[in-house]
Amino acid sequence: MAEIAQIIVDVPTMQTNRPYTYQVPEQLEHQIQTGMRVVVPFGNGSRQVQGFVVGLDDQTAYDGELKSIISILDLNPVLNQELLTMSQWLADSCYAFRISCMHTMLPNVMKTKTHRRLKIIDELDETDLFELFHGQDEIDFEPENMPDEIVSRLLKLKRNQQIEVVYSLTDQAKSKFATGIKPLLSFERLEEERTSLRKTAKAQSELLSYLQSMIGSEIKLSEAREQTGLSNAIFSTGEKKGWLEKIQIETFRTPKALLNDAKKPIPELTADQQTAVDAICDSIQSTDPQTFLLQGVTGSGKTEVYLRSIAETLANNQTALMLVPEISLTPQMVTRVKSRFGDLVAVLHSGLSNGERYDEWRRIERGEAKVVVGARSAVFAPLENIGLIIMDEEHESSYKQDETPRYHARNVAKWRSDYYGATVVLGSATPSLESRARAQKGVYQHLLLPERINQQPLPAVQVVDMRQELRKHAESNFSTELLDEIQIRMSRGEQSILMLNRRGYSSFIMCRDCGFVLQCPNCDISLTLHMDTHTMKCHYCGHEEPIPKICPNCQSHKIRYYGTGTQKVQEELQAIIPDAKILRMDVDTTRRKGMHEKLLNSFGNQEADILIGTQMIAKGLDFPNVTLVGVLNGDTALGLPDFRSSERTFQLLTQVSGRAGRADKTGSVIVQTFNPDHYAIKLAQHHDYEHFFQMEMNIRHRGKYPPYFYTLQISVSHEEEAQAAKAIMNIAQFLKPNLDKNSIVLGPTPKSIARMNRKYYYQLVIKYKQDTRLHQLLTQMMDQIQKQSRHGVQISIDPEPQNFI
Ligand SMILES: Nc1ncnc2c1ncn2[C@@H]1O[C@H](COP(=O)(O)OP(=O)(O)OP(=O)(O)O)[C@@H](O)[C@H]1O
Ligand SMILES: [Zn+2]
Ligand SMILES: [Zn+2]
Repeated sequence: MAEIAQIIVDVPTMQTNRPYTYQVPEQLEHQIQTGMRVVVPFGNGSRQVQGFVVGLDDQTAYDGELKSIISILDLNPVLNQELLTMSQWLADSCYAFRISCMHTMLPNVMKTKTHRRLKIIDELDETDLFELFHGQDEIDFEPENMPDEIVSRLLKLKRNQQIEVVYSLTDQAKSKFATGIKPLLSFERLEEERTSLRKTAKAQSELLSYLQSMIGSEIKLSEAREQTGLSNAIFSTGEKKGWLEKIQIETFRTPKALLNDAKKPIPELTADQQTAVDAICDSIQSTDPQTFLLQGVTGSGKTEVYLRSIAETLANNQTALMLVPEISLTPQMVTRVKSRFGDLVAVLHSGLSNGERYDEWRRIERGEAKVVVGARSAVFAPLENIGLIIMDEEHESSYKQDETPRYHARNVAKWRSDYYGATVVLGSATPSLESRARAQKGVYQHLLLPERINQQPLPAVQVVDMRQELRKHAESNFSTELLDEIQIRMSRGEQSILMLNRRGYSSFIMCRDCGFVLQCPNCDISLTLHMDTHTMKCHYCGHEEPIPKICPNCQSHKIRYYGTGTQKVQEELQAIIPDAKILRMDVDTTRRKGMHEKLLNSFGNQEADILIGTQMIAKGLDFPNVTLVGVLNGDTALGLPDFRSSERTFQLLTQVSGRAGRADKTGSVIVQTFNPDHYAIKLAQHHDYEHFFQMEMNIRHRGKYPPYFYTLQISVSHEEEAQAAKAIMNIAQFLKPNLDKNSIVLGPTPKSIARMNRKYYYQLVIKYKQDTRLHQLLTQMMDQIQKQSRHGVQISIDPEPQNFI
């Protein structure tokens, strides 16, 4: 009986979220497994696409002609059953294509791309050859990025059969191989070989004993040589004589250890820590695992609670997944996990090269790594038998992917915990309102670490009103209070951390005569000055141009930098305190691989008095000698049109304040702001999370925002503004009569950055409590709009968006 396969094809439309049926070629019958990737024909003509096998069956129920799989791409499944099952849920709940979900689960290097090229098959005239093909005989075919005029010329050439579209599938996967050896004969046969050797053939005799010692295993040739002291030539002789075989063995590139692995002794738990660990361990052992919210102030020892829980999980013969916001930003955390669990730990983060990431992924897949530490996408690590999932700094918005599939790692973690019956620990000093509210309702078990390990109070926070400061003296990024405090630390040999909530040298430039601001030609936002490259850059589309010397509008020479950046702040501070040793940490100084760790190491070794940085220094750092934290601009985020701006500000200020006074010395914090009376700033000043939680809950309740309501954002884009506007109006008209009576539609409105990448963006936001038909409606709608997508309207749905701008 012929075998058939169910395949999710790499054709992004909603219809293809259902599998297509293909014939398994006769020679491959019963050799293909679910989770393998294949190449299949699709549609009419010669189009070939990649796909994932999600089911196999005998053909009984199908009659009629089926197309056949063209080739397989993998020799073993790349996705296991759990991940295959999850991809369906993920696609559904994120309004995403199932195929994109599957790709998201794989390391970059394995993502096989359907790469389309245009190839000349008959002579072109000079103009077409140079204008369209740049004088080459093949070019990339990306009609979505080509102007209509070009596409139309290409179409004509196609009609004349002068060019053709070729689909080439390039699999970039590469694991590193090394030559290895493996004995070919049995122990006795090797012994026979030895007795027949000439007396003088000592080296060969040694090789034979060595082979005898390693029967049943394989080893890298380089290692074998090291162990035996025998030369390459001897091993080659062994190969010629049929004693051994040379093979390729996969080697793993171990990512460089982060920071120096100072092995700290395992501390005795405090009473609060013990209570938390006991509760979590009970859950790990139990048949009814819980989700915990571990709310512990900064420096309360949450990490130690995680480590003990992981140890319990391993002892229970299960695996553990630990998510951190962005691992390259918290190398200290990785070091602590690695030094506790050694080689059992795999690390997945964006700082790794594709090859390193792939190696770590393979170690997990093979079951060699049982603890995975990683950022957002590590939530898809191919661990099996998961007993514990930890999410540190659970409130961080980087856990939500803001491109498709728009998943939140917390939801994926919960799905996996349901699948495996795993315990979940969400940890934070400033939990998201959503999680804290669930703890309130008893959905999560609430664990508290209200005190710092060192028995020290949380640092005193002084708020400085910058409006007053500016009246007192000329424009400066530093208040008198902050400068005084910095100098006091320097005289005591203590360290300071200064945070500027921004990046780049200065945010934009403006003409002081006519007010002209240099803007991106593609997007409606100002360009950012980058001193490292001496260019103006657009942070949205990447557009780059030289820094203007005169105003393009009025030709005035008074075109100046506005706003401020870390580099400028560093220069200003250096001028005020010439003997200060200052380190700077921002995107520019950490772009090179390993620089992040280097800077932190250097600061940790007290080679500098002051560390200036962007948000990336707010989290996780644990330096005992830091007794002062200064926030240069406490309020820049408050002005953003987003209901979470107060929550974000409170969280950031609390996190960064937590870097001060973590050991035996008392710490203090100075927050500079133009909004000293804002409740988020005042309550952060008093470390009063509970009060903030209540106030903010009231505001959310009044405004019908999460966690009282769910939110969902629908965005459309088109090159023509009128088309985008029309599309969003149609969507609003279609939805409004069909929604639950308690659901609310905000908009439609143009996005606050209405034009990006030459496209216009419109959005609407739905707030709903319970809307049983909504999901179905939206899925239907996506499906329909995609069918008509030749009009060029792009639509996306973002469940629980983290950004409304
Ligand atoms: N029981 C303990 N006894 C002694 N020291 C401890 C104990 N638990 C943790 N520590 C130490 O206290 C310091 C702070 O702990 P940790 O970094 O885990 O806090 P945290 O709650 O994760 O902080 P943050 O949220 O600010 O990152 C660390 O240096 C850690 O090694
Ligand atoms: Zn741009
Ligand atoms: Zn001007």
